[in-house]
Amino acid sequence: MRKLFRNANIFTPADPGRPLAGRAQGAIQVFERGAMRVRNGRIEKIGPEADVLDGLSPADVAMETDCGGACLIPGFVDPHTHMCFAERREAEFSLRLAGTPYLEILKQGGGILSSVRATRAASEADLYETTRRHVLSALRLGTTTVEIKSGYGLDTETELKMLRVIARVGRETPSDVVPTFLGAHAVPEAFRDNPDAFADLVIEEMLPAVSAQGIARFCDVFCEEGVFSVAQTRRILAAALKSGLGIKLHADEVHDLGGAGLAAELKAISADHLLAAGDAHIAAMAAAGVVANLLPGTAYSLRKPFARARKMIESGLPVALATDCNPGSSYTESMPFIFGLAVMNMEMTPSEALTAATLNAAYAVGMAGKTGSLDVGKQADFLLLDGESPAILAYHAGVSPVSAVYKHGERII
Ligand SMILES: N=CN[C@@H](CCC(=O)O)C(=O)O
Repeated sequence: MRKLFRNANIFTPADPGRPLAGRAQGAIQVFERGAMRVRNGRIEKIGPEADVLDGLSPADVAMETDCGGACLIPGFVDPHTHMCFAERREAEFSLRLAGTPYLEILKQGGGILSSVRATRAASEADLYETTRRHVLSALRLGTTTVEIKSGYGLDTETELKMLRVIARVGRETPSDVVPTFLGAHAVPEAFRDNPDAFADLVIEEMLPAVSAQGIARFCDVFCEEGVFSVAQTRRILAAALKSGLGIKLHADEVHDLGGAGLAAELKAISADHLLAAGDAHIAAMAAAGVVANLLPGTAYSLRKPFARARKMIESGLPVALATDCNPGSSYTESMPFIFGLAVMNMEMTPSEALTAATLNAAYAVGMAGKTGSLDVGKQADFLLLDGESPAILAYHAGVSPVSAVYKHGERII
């Protein structure tokens, strides 16, 4: 039996089978007074209401929803988060506000390393509860698919604990959860003088354990000055590829180290952050088809210049948006907030931001076959917004205009 959603203003990117780049990034389909038919949780037909209703007898429809002229968009895909962590770092936020740089705090054993201490000490049950709370909060804000990284363990036991928690949250919440192994998120204190030996441990012990258990889809590395060099990142990601994982990296977040160039060289699925990425590396990523996964919550929280989204879009690079939800450099699970930052601070149009937060984000985590746009055959993951168009997400600032969230055609919020 079918469900029918009618009397909606529908805005969605159309999926051509690859991430949308350049002008196509802002080419949104609009169906004013549109409708959508859903069968077994998947989209059966979408378009102007008259077309969707054509040939449909009332007996074929189990449930009909009049959307009251609301704006209907795909559910958000959040393609970069660290939502699995044990404790917040509010004192560190105050330190940063008072002027201590993010990487300096890490160098002194705080930042990511303080989350590592807390996450190692946390029970699996407590870690599950905290992670689940973040995922449910994101769902209320319209995120129907979320990527979550490990990376606060930095030892095999805790990395596996985090990945088990992430898998359980995927099973036990309505959200689709994409797990990423980030064993190389920082150099643990015990390896401070020998980061190469830690890279060896990631390659020789952690990666085999993670791939044997089949609990991660991607491997990520924090490629940054004072963290992992381009050479170490290349080694780890090459090993990840051999063990069957997809690859992505934290690239050029603070310094233009060459992470974006490496992403192009290795044809990573995405390169994330890119606040400091140089022009040549942007061009190389565009040529290699890497998604630029931009995280404006980090620029906001670190008080850094935003990533050059306009330059990237004009260079033909597909841009995605993510929250980077983590206890340090971007503590938000709100894609509406990220959408607002992208439009107001990164010169993206609302249509470009919509593609970035849905279809291109789905491509950045290998989920575009299932979700990210309202194409026939995809999961009916969608939102109703209290507004006339997706621009409401930037216009009505500081609140969420998401009034309903549907996953597989079921209303969950
Ligand atoms: N920069 C590295 N990793 C995270 C921050 C993690 C943290 O500070 O806890 C990020 O993507 O921003």
